[in-house]
Amino acid sequence: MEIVVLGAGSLGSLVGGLLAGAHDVTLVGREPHVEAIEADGLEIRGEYDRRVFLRATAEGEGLAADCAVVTVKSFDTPDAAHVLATGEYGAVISLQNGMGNEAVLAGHHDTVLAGTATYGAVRREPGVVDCTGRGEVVLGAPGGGRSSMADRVGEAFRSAGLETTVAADMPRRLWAKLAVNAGINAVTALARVENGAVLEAPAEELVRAAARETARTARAHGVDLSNREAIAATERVADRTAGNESSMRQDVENGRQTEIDAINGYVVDRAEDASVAAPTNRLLAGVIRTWERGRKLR
Ligand SMILES: NC(=O)c1ccc[n+]([C@@H]2O[C@H](COP(=O)([O-])OP(=O)(O)OC[C@H]3O[C@@H](n4cnc5c(N)ncnc54)[C@H](O)[C@@H]3O)[C@@H](O)[C@H]2O)c1
Ligand SMILES: CC(C)(CO)[C@@H](O)C(=O)[O-]
Repeated sequence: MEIVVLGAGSLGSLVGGLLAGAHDVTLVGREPHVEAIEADGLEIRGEYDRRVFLRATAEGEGLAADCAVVTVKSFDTPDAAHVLATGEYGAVISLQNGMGNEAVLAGHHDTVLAGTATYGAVRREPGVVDCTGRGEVVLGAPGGGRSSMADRVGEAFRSAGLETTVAADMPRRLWAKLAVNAGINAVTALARVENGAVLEAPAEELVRAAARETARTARAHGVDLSNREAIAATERVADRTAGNESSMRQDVENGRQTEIDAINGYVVDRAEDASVAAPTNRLLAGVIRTWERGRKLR
């Protein structure tokens, strides 16, 4: 399969590098990363130890492929959608965190798939990505149900050795992942703690409240996610990634824009639409946004 990965940062480089084992992959990213990959290939470290030779470019316009995999941060999705609209793709799939990405992409593309990824990736230096944890990709039709394109893309991912599930209940899975991120990310970013700290008092209570509000909001929008499932998923991920720094903590520590609008901010907006209370998500979003506005972001 021909695959374009738009957003060759941490996750995009890892996923694209692994997909290149079985497919014709082009990474679209920024200099100097793409130049290093063009010159010496992509080095994958950590859980994998391999050097992969694949195309990399900083010019994403006008490309064509069976599938485009979107791995930019959620605040860059509108720009990514415009870039992809200049090319030809059989399907566009988001593997991003946060919510709303598929809706933005669907404004420009007929066939959009939703996805979640629990692989851990950190781009260490130009041409080098570290896999900090093997995980899973789950993908499917954004509105739920079966999709022959999702089956095709899922098979392509699997044939490259990525652990992949094709799911018919993506709305539920996306909201469950949202609860995990709404619970863990802002609290660990604000308190500068590793993910495991949210399993203990006093963070535990905050994190459970954020996950519970997310589940309540999901149900108000017709998605069957219980409070118990949302809290259990959040605690399971915090336990499994106990020693990790969440992406939002890394963003805050590096003075970078966060994905708060697509995570706690999204919960607040959708809760408001449905007249559901989401005070913990509102507080967490408010404090992170205050930090973003008060800093000169990179
Ligand atoms: N890193 C992880 O382990 C991980 C795991 C699961 C999910 N995610 C999610 O995946 C998404 C990406 O995360 P990341 O950590 O890889 O971020 P990142 O910042 O490392 O990578 C995104 C890259 O996309 C590039 N980019 C943005 N717009 C572009 C454009 N128009 N053309 C070319 N390049 C462009 C950026 O310069 C950046 O290098 C986020 O939504 C994140 O939450 C990340
Ligand atoms: C699951 C998660 C919170 C683990 O660190 C990750 O999605 C992140 O850091 O955003």
